[in-house]
Amino acid sequence: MVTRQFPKPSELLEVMSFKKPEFNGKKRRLDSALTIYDLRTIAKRRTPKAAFDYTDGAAEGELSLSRARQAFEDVEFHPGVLRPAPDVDTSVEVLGGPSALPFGIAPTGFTRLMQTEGEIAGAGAAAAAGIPFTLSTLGTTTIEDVKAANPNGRNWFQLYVMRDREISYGLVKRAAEAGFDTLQFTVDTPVAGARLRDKRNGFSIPPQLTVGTILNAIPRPWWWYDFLTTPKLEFASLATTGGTVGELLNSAMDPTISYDDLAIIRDLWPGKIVVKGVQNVEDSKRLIDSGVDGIILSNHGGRQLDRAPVPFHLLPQVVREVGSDATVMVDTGIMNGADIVASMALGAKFTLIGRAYLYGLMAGGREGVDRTIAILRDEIERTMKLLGVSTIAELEPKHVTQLHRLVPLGS
Ligand SMILES: Cc1cc2nc3c(=O)[nH]c(=O)nc-3n(C[C@H](O)[C@H](O)[C@H](O)COP(=O)(O)O)c2cc1C
Repeated sequence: MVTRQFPKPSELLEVMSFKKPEFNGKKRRLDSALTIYDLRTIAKRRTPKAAFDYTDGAAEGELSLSRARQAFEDVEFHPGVLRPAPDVDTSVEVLGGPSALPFGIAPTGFTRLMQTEGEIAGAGAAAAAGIPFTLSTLGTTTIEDVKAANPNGRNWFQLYVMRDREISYGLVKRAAEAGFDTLQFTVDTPVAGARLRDKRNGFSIPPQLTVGTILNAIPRPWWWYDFLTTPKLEFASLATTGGTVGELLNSAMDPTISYDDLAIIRDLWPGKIVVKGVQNVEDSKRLIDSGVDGIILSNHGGRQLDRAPVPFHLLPQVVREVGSDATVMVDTGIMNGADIVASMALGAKFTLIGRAYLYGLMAGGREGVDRTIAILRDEIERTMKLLGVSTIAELEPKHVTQLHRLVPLGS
């Protein structure tokens, strides 16, 4: 039998300690996000459908992206016990310089569309966190303005080699002059992937007003206020001809780029050069043998070839074949710091985040990107402590099993 008593006022008072209310709406909103998926939910609520879908979407049936995310969820970690790791050091050296965390910000095109602060928010947040920021050829902020937002930190430039080679070479020179230390040469975009959401939404650059967009704008006045009261949304380094991003990519990109272009860029670029969008062992070996400083295993966040290999699945085999000294990096599908820990354990030297950064940006501009980085940092530190490792270098393949759902027939 439970014996009951009359509640004592002193005990009642103890449980009635109310939290101080947070009057800053943005801070309240961002603090409520505990995961990158929470930031995505906020982003979706605050951003017009066409802009959100441009960011969130991938190519065709979006299978490359969902498989890449699934592959990270299918990780099994193997912790060691009674190995105290009260403090963890998350810093790494990559491509000749430091990063306070084992990830950097991936290049994304048309970033001020997501939220007006765009690349400035990304570069500023990267500077504050001590991680590299990558500016896209299709960026909406100039090379020089990114440098001003991250004057002492590491800036990387992503290059598309375009039909008009001189435009690409001009950008390479400007990025070098501005002190960017690494060039990412993207090679997975001979033509644009079929981004069906953009087609269905009638999304074009520059954005056009239709009855649909106006109706969709009603619950999202802040985005439209920003859009209408800040400098015109346009590519900082490319002339805009109109059309969807896919149409624009197809008119600007050259489907014939080859190793010859890599050699020319290598000669023009004084810093480190990495090839982004590598998707098999053979290419990885050839590129590392040809003397590039690193490769990024990536399928462009699933935005190019659908049903492409999952970059995280390729990682162990590629590292085995090219050697553990080569700088092999990975992106696509990272939504949790534990995904980054798993990648580092399987031999990646670094990782990149695309949408995770953009969801933060859409959820709250610069502070939203800070929140993205804080969430990932927390997850990385906690996962390392739970695994019983104190430094990134201590992470090893033995800490991770990749469970496979989709296994090739006959294996
Ligand atoms: C909205 C958006 C725009 C992108 N633009 C570019 C780009 O201009 N150049 C490029 O090399 N990759 C681009 N990417 C690919 C990213 O650099 C990165 O490979 C990808 O986002 C990683 O996957 P994740 O979004 O799952 O992290 C873009 C990705 C997104 C989501």
